[in-house]
Amino acid sequence: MTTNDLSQLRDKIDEVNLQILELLNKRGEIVQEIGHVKEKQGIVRFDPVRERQSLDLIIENHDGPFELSTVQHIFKEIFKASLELQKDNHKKALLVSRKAQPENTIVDVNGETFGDGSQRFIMGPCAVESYDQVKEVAVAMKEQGLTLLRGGAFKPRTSPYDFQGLGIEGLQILRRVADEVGMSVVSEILTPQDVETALDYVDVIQIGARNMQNFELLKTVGSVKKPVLLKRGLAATIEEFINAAEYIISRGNDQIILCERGIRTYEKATRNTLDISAVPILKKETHLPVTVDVTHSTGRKDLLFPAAKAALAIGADAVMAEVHPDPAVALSDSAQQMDIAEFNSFIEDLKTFKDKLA
Ligand SMILES: C=C(O[C@@H]1C=C(C(=O)O)C=C[C@H]1O)C(=O)O
Repeated sequence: MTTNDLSQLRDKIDEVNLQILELLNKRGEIVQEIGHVKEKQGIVRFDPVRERQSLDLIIENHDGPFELSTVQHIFKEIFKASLELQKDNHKKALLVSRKAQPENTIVDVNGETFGDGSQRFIMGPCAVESYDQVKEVAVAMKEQGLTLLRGGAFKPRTSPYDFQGLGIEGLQILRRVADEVGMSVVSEILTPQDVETALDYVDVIQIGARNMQNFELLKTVGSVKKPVLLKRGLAATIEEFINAAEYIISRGNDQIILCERGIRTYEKATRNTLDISAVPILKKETHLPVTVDVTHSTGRKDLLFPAAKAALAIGADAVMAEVHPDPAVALSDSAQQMDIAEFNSFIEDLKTFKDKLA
C-alpha cells in the first residue's frame, strides 16, 4: 500500500465520519422532539422496552465486520447520550437557568446589591443569645462599614437537647439592633407557618442546609416578597441545589441568593468540605448570586481567612462568617466563631485582598 492509498482511505473515513455525525445529530433532534412529547404527556424519559425493540431490530440487520456485542455497546451508548440530551433540555428550561435568563439577577437588600459584581460580607453571631451580644457584634460590623447582620433565632440543632434559639424573641432582638445601628437582618426560618411573622422582622429569609429540600417551606418563601438566602443541603448535589432554588422562583420570588456551605464527604479535617468549584458552576448554570459560608464549611477559625480569599477570588458575590463577642461561652458553634478582634483583622485583611483583586 502506498502513502497515497492510505491517504485516500483516510479521506473516505473522514467522509463517513461526517455522515455518521450528520446522522447522529439528526437522531439527536428526533430524540429531543420525543423528549418534549414525553414531558407534555408526563411520561418518564427512560424506556428500556423501546430500547430493547430498537436493539432487536439492529441485531436482526447486523452483518458487518464488528462483533454483535460491540455494535450493541455502541448503540447503548447512543441511547444513553440521547437520554442525557432529553435531560439537558429539561434542565436548561429551568427558570433559574442562564438559558431562561442570560443576565444576572440582582438581589437588593435595602440598597446592598448582590449579583452586580460587588462582593459583600454577611456577618454576625451563630445564634441570637441576648440584646447586648447582638448589639456588640452589630456595632463592630458597622464600624467596618458592614450592614448585613446574620443571626439565628430558630436553630435547627443536631441534638434536640442543644440550644434551640430564642425564637420570635430572637427575631425581635435582631430587628431592634438592626434598626438602632442601621443594618439589615438575615435570619433562618424553619417552618412555613413562621414565614408570615418573619416578614416583619427580617430583610432576608434564610433557608438552612437541613431544609434545602423542605419543599413546602421553599414554596412558601417563593410566594412572598422578600429576598431568600438558600443554603446548599448537607449532602446535596449541585443539581438538587439548583432545583431547590427553582421551587422558590417557580412561585414568583426571584430574589434568591445561593449559599455554598460545604458538603459532607469522608474528609474529617474540616467540618464539611468546601466545594469551592460549586461557586463558578452555580454562576454559570444559574443567574443567581452566590455566597460562601466559610464558618460552616470549614468549621475551623484558622481556615476562615484562606477560604474567604478563595471565595472572593473565584467570584463569589458574598462571604458569610460568624462573629461572637465571647465565642468561648457561645451557646452554639463556640469553636468556630471569631471574636471581635479576630473579626476586625479578618475584615481588614479581606478588604486589602479585595482591593488587590480589583
Ligand atoms: C428516544 C426515546 O427516549 C429514550 C432514548 C431512546 C433512544 O435513544 O433510542 C430510546 C428509549 C428511551 O430510553 C424514546 O423513548 O423513543
